[in-house]
Amino acid sequence: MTRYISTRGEAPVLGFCDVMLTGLARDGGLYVPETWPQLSPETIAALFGRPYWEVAVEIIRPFVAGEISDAELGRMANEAYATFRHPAVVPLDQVGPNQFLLELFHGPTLAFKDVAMQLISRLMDHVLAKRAQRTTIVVATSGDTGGAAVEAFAGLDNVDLVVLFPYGRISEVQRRMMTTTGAGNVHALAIEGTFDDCQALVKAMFNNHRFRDQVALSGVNSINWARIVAQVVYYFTAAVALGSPQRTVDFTVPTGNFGDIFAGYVAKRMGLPIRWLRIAANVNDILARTLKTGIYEVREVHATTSPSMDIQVSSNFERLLFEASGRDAEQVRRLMGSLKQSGRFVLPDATLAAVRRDFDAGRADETETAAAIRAAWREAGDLVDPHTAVALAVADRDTSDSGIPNIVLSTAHAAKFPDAVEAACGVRPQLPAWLGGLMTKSEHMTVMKNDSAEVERFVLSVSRAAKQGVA
Ligand SMILES: Cc1ncc(COP(=O)(O)O)c(C=O)c1O
Ligand SMILES: N[C@@H](CCOP(=O)(O)O)C(=O)O
Repeated sequence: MTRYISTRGEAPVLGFCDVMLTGLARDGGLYVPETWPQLSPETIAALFGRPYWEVAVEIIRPFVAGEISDAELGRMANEAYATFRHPAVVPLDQVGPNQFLLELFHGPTLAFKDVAMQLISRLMDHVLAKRAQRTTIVVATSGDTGGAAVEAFAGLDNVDLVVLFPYGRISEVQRRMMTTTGAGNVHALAIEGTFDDCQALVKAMFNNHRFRDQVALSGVNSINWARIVAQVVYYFTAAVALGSPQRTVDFTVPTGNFGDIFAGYVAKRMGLPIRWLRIAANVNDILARTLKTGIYEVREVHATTSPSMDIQVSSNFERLLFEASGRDAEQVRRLMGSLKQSGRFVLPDATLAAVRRDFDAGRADETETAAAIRAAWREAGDLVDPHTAVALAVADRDTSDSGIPNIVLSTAHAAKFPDAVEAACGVRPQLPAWLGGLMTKSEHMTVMKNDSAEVERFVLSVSRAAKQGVA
């Protein structure tokens, strides 16, 4: 069985299923596998041309070994990726001599979050049914995670889902994906605050051990290891399609909570030849500043046309700090303590140097983002969403060895952000016909203050796990 340890070194060591149901470790840290599985070049080469769900089994197998059989994993992966509207699941498009767009938005909510969420809802349902357990999932979203979670978990018997989103700071399509489901086990909370406030509320619930046990709390943000592992798969399919393991590639990733790009780092640790993992940020550029200066410093969040990246506290950066420090949990605890106390920390030189060996970073402001949307439309007839546009703007500045293909992750469909796309290029992207009813369905949500006690009371009131005293 693969064992998982916390980045803060003070939580129980767990297996995959417990890690998935636990979400955040009990010491406030994030789980990572005790060792990184390695794939040989032959194994990587043999992924070429195989259906996406089969590749998912190959990549995820070592992380769930001893707990979920190949047959069970295969059935769930097959079902999960059958919900995608493209036969390749995540097609790769060439958009320049050496530039490729990896389209991750063909799932049910038109965002890359579906890739992981469709699989982990099945994995969780499977494990909960086997254990005769219920859980209460609380998720913080800056727009896309919430919709994907609602779509994936709506109607599941053993799960109650509470979604916290920043009131007035997401697009209408994103909001409606969370508020129109009608499922009795889904509850949308519009919090008067930012995404960082929502994420802090979720973490506070996890760190309140009495409460977390009472509601059998779980989370499906990328603090949950299961989210990361499911996202590792498309780094392999994309790179192998371009000739890996014989060929080295770069990835440019629109980044907020650092989950997606950390999945790329995991792929690299497993043996995929990646040169740069390039962080692309909007004006909320805490990570780009950190790579430049070595100082991680929280500033005020600015609302942008790429709202899903309007984030300052980038949760998964903690997983990278753990790795880059040589798995020094004491150092991670110190840095996270400093962040909590003063809103900043300074990376030790060796840790910063290790981060810089794998990662590069850039930012695009609103003007540059709009220009990238316009350029994609004029030059290639592609409508790209603002998050993808941030990454294209950053990627286009790259002047390094052009012999290495650069794969830009296209993380959302343009129609999720029609106002921003239309303002930039004059064309209004349309939702696919199968989502046609979304804009006229009635909405259900509760607006709530950024108040931990009030949110906990709400979660308790809807948690069937708490009512049944399962925990
Ligand atoms: C469309 C889109 N792009 C990029 C991101 C950033 O991804 P991550 O938070 O994994 O860094 C998000 C939010 O997660 C998103 O919804
Ligand atoms: N951008 C995200 C923020 C939460 O990220 P997650 O990957 O940790 O769930 C969103 O769209 O909600």
